Formats: sequence, structure tokens, C-alpha cells
Amino acid sequence: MNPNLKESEELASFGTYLSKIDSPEDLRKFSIEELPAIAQECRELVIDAVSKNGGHFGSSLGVAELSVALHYAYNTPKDQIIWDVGHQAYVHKILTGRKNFFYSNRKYGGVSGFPKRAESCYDAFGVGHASTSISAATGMAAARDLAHEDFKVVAVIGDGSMTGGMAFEGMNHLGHLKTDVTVILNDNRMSIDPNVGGLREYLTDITTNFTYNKIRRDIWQTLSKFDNEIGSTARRLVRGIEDGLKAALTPGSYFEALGFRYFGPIDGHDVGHLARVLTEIRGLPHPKLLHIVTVKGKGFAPAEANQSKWHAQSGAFDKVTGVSLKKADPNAAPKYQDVFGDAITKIAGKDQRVVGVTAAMPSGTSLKKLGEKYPERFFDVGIAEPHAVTFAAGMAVHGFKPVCAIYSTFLQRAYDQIIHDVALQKLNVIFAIDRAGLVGADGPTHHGVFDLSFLRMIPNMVVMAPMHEQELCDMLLTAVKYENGPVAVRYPRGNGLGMALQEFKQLPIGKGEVLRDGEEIAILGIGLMSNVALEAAALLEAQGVSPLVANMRFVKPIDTELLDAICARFDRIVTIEENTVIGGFGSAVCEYLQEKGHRNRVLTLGIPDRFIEHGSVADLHREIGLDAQGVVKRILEFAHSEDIVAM
Ligand SMILES: Cc1ncc(C[n+]2csc(CCOP(=O)(O)OP(=O)(O)O)c2C)c(N)n1
Ligand SMILES: CC(=O)[C@@H](O)[C@H](O)COP(=O)(O)O
Ligand SMILES: [Mg+2]
Repeated sequence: MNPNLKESEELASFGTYLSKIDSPEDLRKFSIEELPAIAQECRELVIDAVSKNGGHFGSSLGVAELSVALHYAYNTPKDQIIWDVGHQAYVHKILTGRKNFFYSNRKYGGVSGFPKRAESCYDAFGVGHASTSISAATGMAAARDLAHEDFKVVAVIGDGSMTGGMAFEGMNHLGHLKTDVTVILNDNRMSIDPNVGGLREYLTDITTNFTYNKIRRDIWQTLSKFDNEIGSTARRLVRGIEDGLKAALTPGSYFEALGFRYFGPIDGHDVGHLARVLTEIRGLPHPKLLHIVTVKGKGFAPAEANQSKWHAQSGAFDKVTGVSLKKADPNAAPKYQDVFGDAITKIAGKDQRVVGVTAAMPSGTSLKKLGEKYPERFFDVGIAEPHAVTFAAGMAVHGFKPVCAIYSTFLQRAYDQIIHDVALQKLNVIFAIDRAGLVGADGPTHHGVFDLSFLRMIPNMVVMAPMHEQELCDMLLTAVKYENGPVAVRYPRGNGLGMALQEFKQLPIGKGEVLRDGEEIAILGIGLMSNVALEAAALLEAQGVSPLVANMRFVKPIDTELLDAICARFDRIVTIEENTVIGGFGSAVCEYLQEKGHRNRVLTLGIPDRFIEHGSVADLHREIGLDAQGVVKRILEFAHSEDIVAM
């Protein structure tokens, strides 16, 4: 266990069983009949902790029984359990020595909201993004076989995560290797929003056995209309092929065809039965898939009733009624995601070519606003970011203006698609990149701090970032009007500044603006960091330094005219971005200065070259010196230094 982990400030009172369980070894001392009570105590602890601190919710409640059964049936930590995404692993954390730390979940210095190898030897694989578990499990099994070791590997994957391409790639390879891995498919029919796609229908068919019964009934009804020789011959024929038909439609035949033995579907809340089934199948030496059916939010009525809303909670709530205890701020500014959702819907109202594409995040990106108004122009493709981008490329070939609304961190999945399928063909795809910058409690798996770097280097791309909600709207309009290739607009998680929105206007491509004039030093901001630059400038003023502040708006193409003018007047230039300092906005400025032979001194502020942990955004900004005070401190050091800090 990570020795630096902060103990929870709140002290939990554990139930009769949990007070005696500090590891899965303790769990395995209890009888199978006692498992339901243990699962219930875990569930109650999750409800209590999340009701105080927020966090992911419904998914962990849904797998309380599965988590107990897995640690009961398998010899963890030697046996490896890989949780897909990992947002459902709270009970696993509680059972694996972290119950005393659990109230620090997702807080600065506390337990991570996802399995993390650095945190515990029970966290077999680091996760946060969907659909990785089967590939990782297959790799572990291959390593085990090569090293002639003896342990079990289990991947737990939800029906939503199963829609991701990597899950299929993993199954295809695992079926080919024919080695011992158990895949547990947790089917609750939900992604964050309702799950979509053919796989969902297939799983539903399995659980209801609908297809088989329906086809059989339809055929017999049709044939019975022919009450003659033809009819009876046909019926005899059908009886003959019925076995084949049944085999084709038997539960799990799809997985069987990929090389798995399929078991299920079984009730994922019957913990005793689950533990028995797992113990039985654990000895089978080939790939197997156990299909369990669960209810997302199980055991907490409001979460069962509104599963999307209760996927995660951002703050405290009453643990009986579910009523939010977060004081609603009537003056809170709308979130950027909602400003985006409203703006793109408005723009789509005037331009029939605009279509919206989301990879399973209609609520998170608020693209569902467009879907509600123009359902025929809205596409939820499932957790399939690479497909989303190439799908958008296909629509763009035929004249549409697809807006791919994808979180920055998840867009990393679709990098080749952006280059090969969009930029290389100069297609008019718009990337609305949400959650850019530090996202807070989700931590390093979810911070969106690489996009400026990875997009900037792609030919034909236009890359911009708004400093406030009006600029977001203006940039969206600019992107839709642009006819010369792909455009990316990246904006952050959280609330805007609260400004009243004006009519959207088109911005000149590649032009920034000076926000305040000054002397001695120039601070160039991009996105939200232009606001921090203004704040820092006000603080610097009190210290006798009066900087110019520019909001550059575009990382690509960068405003070279403005840069030339600034270089001519200011010896020292500071850049600020909420993106890695490597290859991003600051680098773009340095590259241009170098190209032109400008010899100004440049200080590049941004995310340092390391992964940033979880915590509130304010804590994280403080830690890395990206809050106004931190920026001021570093600018003063720079202003008074004689050395060249970075070029
Ligand atoms: C690549 C990627 N895209 C999107 C997400 C956001 N996301 C997190 S959980 C989730 C739904 C997962 O559904 P499922 O696997 O069925 O688990 P459940 O929440 O139903 O337990 C989504 C879309 C992600 N984590 N990773
Ligand atoms: C696990 C996961 O990937 C999502 O649930 C994510 O945590 C959502 O983030 P937001 O809260 O920013 O929508
Ligand atoms: Mg699900």
C-alpha cells in the first residue's frame, strides 16, 4: 500500500463484518452464507462516504456482490483482477485494506477514485479510460504462460465499456491464444447514459431469450397458414434445422464464436451463487466469459430510479432521500459544457450541415441539447472515440459539418484518426474538446493537458481556446464557418465567468488581442489562463511591475504579427497555458521567436513534465504554481533574473 496515503479525516464506523475485514484473506474466513451481509455493509459504506464527499456512485453499488464474490473465490492479490474504467472499484478498495482511507477518496493526497498500481498491490492495472481490461488481462496471461507461473487473471468489464473497439481487439486475440482468462461482463444496460448499439440489443436478447423465441414463433405462425402438404413438409424441414437455428441463437454464441466459453446470464446480486459459479469456472483452462446481470445503483432507490444522474455525484447528499445538500448558488455561472450545448444547438438551427457526434457522453458534453432539438442530426456512437472521429470524417466528405464533442483525455484515443482520416484529407470536422486542462478529482487519467501539443503539430489544423464563454460561442461559430479543414476548440470543465452572452461573432483566424497594455514584461495567455494572466498582472501592478497582457486565442495559426510587435517592445515574455509546457502554446511562441531570430527571453508556464495527481483544481494549481500568486512569484523571479530561462 502507498505509505503516503492520507488517512480519512472522517472516522468511519464499520459494521459487524467489515470491522473484521482488513484484507481479502480476512474475507475468505467467513462462510458463503455470510457474504450477503458483507456485501450490504460495503454498499452502506459506499453510500455513506459518497453522500459526504461525492464521487462515482451507481456502478460501485451495482457490483458490491461481484466485488465480494471475486475476492472470496480468487486468491488475490496473487490472482489479478482488472477493473475496466475502475469507477466501479470502491468496494474492491474497501475490501483490500483501504476502508480506513476511504473517506479521503478523490481528495488531494487521498485515495484515488480509480485502481492504481502505485496505491495497492491489489490494483492489478491502472485504469480510468474504458475498454482496456481485456487487452491488459490477455497480456498478463501471456506473461504468466511464458514465465510458467501460476495465477488467474480476471477482467471485469461493463456493457458500456464492451462497446469500445479495444474490447473486441482483446477478445479476438484472447480467443486466438486460447489461454486461461475470465472475462466478467457486467451487464446493467447502462453506460453513463443509456447504453447504445447492436451489442446492447444482443445482450438484451440473451437475457430475455427474445430472438430465439420470436423467430421460432414467427416461423411456426407463418407455416401454419399453409395447412397442406407444402406446410407440413416445411414444418418437418424447420424442425430439422431448429437445432442449428437454436445453436446460432443460443445465449453467448457470439462470444463462443470468438473462442470463449460463455456462462450466464446470471443474477449478479446473488453473491452466494456468484461465488460458487466463480469457484467452479476458475479452474477451466481456456478463455471464458461470465455474463452477469446487475442493476446500476442497486440498493439506493434514487440511484436505481435515475441511473444517469447517479452515475456520479459532485457533492454531499442526504443518504436516505438522495436530496442534494450542496447549497445551490443562484448566481452560479453556467458550465462551459452547457454553454457549448446551447451554442451548438443555436448554430445548428441556422446551418443544416451541422451534426453532433458523441462517444457515449451526451450528458457530460451536453451535446444531448442538440439531440433533443435535432434528433436526426445527433449521433451517440458508444464508447468509441476512434470510430466517432472517422465517422465524422465520413460525414464531412459528404458536405456535413460534424462536431465531435469529446473530452480532451478521451480524444487521445483517436489520434491517428485525427491525422489520417481528418487532417490529411483536410476535412471540415470540428473538435469540441471538453474537460481541457486539469479536471480535479478524477486525476491523472482524466486531466486534459496534452491536446494543445498533440494537435498543434498536425498540418491543416486550426487550434483555439476561449478565455470565457462568449469567446467559446464565437469560436464555435468561427469553426462552423471555416471551410478549409479541421478546427479544434478546447475548453475546460466547470463554470464560466457568468457573463451575459452577446450575438455570436466570427473571429479572424489566427488573431489574438491585447487585453491590457504595459511595460517591461508581456504575459501571453491562452484559454482560461488569459484570466490568470490578468489577475497576475493586477497583483504585479501592486509590486511595481506593469505587464502587457495578451489573449492569444489561437495556438495554431499563432498570431505572428502580434508576436512581432510584442517582441519589438518587450525583452521578457511569459506564456501561460493549462497544457504541458512541452510542445504546446509556449513552445509555439518559442519556435516562432527562434525562427525569426528574435532574442527575447521567454518564460513558459504550464503543466510540468510529470503526471498531476487528483484533488481540487485550486489545490492542483497551487501545487504547480499556476494560480495567480504562483504565477506572480515566478514572473517576479524571471523579471529580476539576468539569465535566459527558456527559449
Ligand atoms: C475511453 C473512455 N471514454 C469515455 C469514458 C467515460 N465513461 C466512464 S464510465 C462510462 C460508462 C461505462 O459504462 P459501463 O462499462 O457499462 O459501466 P457502468 O457505469 O454501467 O457500471 C463512460 C462512458 C471513459 N472512461 N473512457
Ligand atoms: C469514469 C469516467 O470516466 C467518467 O465518469 C468521468 O469521471 C466523468 O467526468 P465528469 O464528471 O467531468 O463528467
Ligand atoms: Mg453498464
